[in-house]
Amino acid sequence: MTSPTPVKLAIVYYSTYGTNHAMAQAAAEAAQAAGAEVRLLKVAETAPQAVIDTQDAWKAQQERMAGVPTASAADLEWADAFLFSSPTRFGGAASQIRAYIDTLGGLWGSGKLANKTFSAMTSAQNPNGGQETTLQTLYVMAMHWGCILVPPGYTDPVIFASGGNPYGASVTAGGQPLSPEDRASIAHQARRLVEVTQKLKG
Ligand SMILES: Cc1cc2nc3c(=O)[nH]c(=O)nc-3n(C[C@H](O)[C@H](O)[C@H](O)COP(=O)(O)O)c2cc1C
Repeated sequence: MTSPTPVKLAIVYYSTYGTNHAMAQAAAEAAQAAGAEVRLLKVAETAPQAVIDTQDAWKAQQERMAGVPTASAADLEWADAFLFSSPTRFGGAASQIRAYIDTLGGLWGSGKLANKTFSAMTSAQNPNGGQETTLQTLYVMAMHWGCILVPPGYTDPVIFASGGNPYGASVTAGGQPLSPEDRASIAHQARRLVEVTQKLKG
């Protein structure tokens, strides 16, 4: 009996201040522990450097992410599963994530995004600051791609302990480290994505 081919997971995120970076890292650790081959990828920054330089916290985060590879279309072609993580911006995903998405028409047109699994995470400053709409718009996009959606739902008690959002991990951001509950819910979502994808791969 041969062991199954590992799930290839692309974790694609944007982060101005570090929350989604930490979320993506926590997801990567859990997915690797579940046996996945993981690419942890930031999307390209689109804000002018002159604007970033006016905010110490933004600039510092940019420096912390300097060694993280930038996501390309080829990364999504490689992957069996996608996990996206974006800050909530006025109730939707950050424009940097949207800019990346807008480069994927060719991949979509050749059917290379279809039948892959998709899950999404977000953070917002307020507990009800638009996390659900951000996640919904990312899932709508994934439906256009023909992906198989793998939200966490209420499949584990950790979801209730971390704010109870069945659409995806939703951190209330304030510059503090991730809480143990948030970490547990992110890990559960990442593991579930790997496990469901593994079942689909056979
Ligand atoms: C332009 C802009 C719009 C934002 N819109 C919202 C919002 O609608 N609701 C909210 O709760 N927080 C909002 N925030 C706060 C971000 O969600 C918060 O900074 C982000 O979740 C932190 O994630 P990061 O550390 O990965 O950048 C906004 C922030 C910016 C800069």
